Amino acid sequence: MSTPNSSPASQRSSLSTLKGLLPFLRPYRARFFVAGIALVVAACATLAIPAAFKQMIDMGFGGTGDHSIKHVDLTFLALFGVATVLGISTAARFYMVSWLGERVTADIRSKVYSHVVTQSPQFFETTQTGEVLSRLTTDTTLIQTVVGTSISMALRNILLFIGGLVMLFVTSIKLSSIIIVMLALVVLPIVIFGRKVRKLSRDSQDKIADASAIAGEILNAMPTVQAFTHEHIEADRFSGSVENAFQTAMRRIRARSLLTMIAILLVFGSIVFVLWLGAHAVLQGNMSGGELGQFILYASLVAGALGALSEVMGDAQRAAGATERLLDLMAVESPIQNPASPKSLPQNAFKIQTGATLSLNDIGFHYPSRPNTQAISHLSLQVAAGETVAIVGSSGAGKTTLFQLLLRFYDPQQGFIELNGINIRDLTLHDLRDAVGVVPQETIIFSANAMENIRYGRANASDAEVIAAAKMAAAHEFIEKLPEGYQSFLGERGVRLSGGQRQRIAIARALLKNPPLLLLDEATSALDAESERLVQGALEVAMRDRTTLIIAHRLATVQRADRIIVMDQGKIVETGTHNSLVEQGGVYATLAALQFNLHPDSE
Ligand SMILES: Nc1ncnc2c1ncn2[C@@H]1O[C@H](COP(=O)(O)OP(=O)(O)OP(=O)(O)O)[C@@H](O)[C@H]1O
Repeated sequence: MSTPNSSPASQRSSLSTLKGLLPFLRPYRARFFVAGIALVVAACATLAIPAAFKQMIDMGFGGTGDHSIKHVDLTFLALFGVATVLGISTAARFYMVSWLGERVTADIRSKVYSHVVTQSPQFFETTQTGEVLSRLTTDTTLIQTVVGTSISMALRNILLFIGGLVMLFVTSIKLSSIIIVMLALVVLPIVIFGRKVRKLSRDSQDKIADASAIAGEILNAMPTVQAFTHEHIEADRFSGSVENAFQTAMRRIRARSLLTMIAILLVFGSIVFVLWLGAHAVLQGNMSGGELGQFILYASLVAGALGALSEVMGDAQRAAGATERLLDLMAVESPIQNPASPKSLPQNAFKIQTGATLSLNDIGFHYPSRPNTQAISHLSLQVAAGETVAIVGSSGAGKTTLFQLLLRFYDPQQGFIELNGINIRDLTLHDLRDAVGVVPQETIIFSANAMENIRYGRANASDAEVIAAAKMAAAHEFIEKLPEGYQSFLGERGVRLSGGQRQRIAIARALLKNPPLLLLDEATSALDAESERLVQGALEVAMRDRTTLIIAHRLATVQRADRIIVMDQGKIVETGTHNSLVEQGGVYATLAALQFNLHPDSE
């Protein structure tokens, strides 16, 4: 649930935050100008209608004979003319202003999204995805209301209010003075009560959002819900939340009914009262019938404008809050930045297909959220081109953290990392990450078909290249057996694939990318002997002719690696081959005894 509104004290400053929208509006100045002209024309036409009515009543109904019929005809014609102008200019204003609202919102959405997707993982640790989504949808919609409706409503009603007021005084100073007092007495309570109703309606929207949040969470976890036979509990929880929304809606509906009654009574009561005064003025000959009619019409225009302005203020305030939050989001700078003058990775270094060299020099790192815990400390490691280094260590030793540093998701506080002799901070993020392939433990499958999922490795790869990569990754066979082969939709988050199949898709992706440095996080969970053999085979193909760091969980991988490094509490504690490390009888020997004995079928 978003908690947008600021305290009354900050509301003044928050209205001025709407200025932050100016850069988004500036490109469309010309359209604003056209909309402004249409708006002024429409307001003038509206203000002309009561005057035309007066003409019609006084000259038409007041006079007699041919002259009066002709006059009535002319007046009606003029009235129709005014209506035509009003119709055209209102439509033009609506079109222009709505276009602006939609356009500006689309621009803001794209800009915010592009900004968010370049943020480092640190940002996503502190900001929830739901919050970003709500800013992209709810907050931008509020801004759309302001740009697409409120600004023009405000301008139109200010014009109508001022014009109507002037015309009221021109018509009758005495009645105008009375009606000003009446308006204040009548409109103020309606406005205040109206605010309350709007707040209630916001509450009821929040309650509905709560209910859908519950539904969203549960629908994503159906297997767990059903396995624990919680269907009824969840259904009841949702019903409770829907019921809550209904009760809140009822409060709003009751308040709204009351408001309608009061508004009608007060507005019509005061109109009747002024009409009564006016009727007396007409009877006494102080005023013509037409003037009275004109007066009443202007009075209702002024009252309507005032009511509309108060609504617009509410919208503007909410949009100001939304703008503030979006601008805050845009102001967040990712701590991981491209260098000012990047160096480029020598392309030919990779053509020989021996992989990249990697050098970690006295790295010290703690996660920004845990300044007192070193995740990596004084770690140095040199990896030769084409070498395969297995990283083993207990859970929490810092293996995954090392990968995050290599990809520059975080920068180490101490030491530096070099890829092919170039400090990775001197490379653009694009060049660095282009040179690195990652096969994570948990494969992310996008809701697309198999072909597109593998193509994620290299967007411009041809179908034939995708299929070749799938073959190398031992994924071709199972993909072919899917109902529509490579065109089969893999389901949201890949729910239609097994763990081993998902991994092979991930390996195919990495092979398609063909990077000189490969980072593999080997998964052990949920693989039967056959899929383990297939995944193992695929990994071996992937490691060929490139430099590989692999977080190893299987004895087979560890044994085949050129070198094993053992990590503990962010440090490298042992280095060597399987046999030498077992002989040493240190950390590795204990780990191996614990971990790898679980795999008697491994070599
Ligand atoms: N985003 C994070 N913010 C703060 N601390 C983190 C973060 N990610 C990991 N850590 C901490 O850093 C330490 C190293 O974690 P890391 O994920 O690198 O371990 P690992 O060796 O890969 O473990 P595993 O084998 O269980 O995946 C752990 O103590 C962990 O709690």
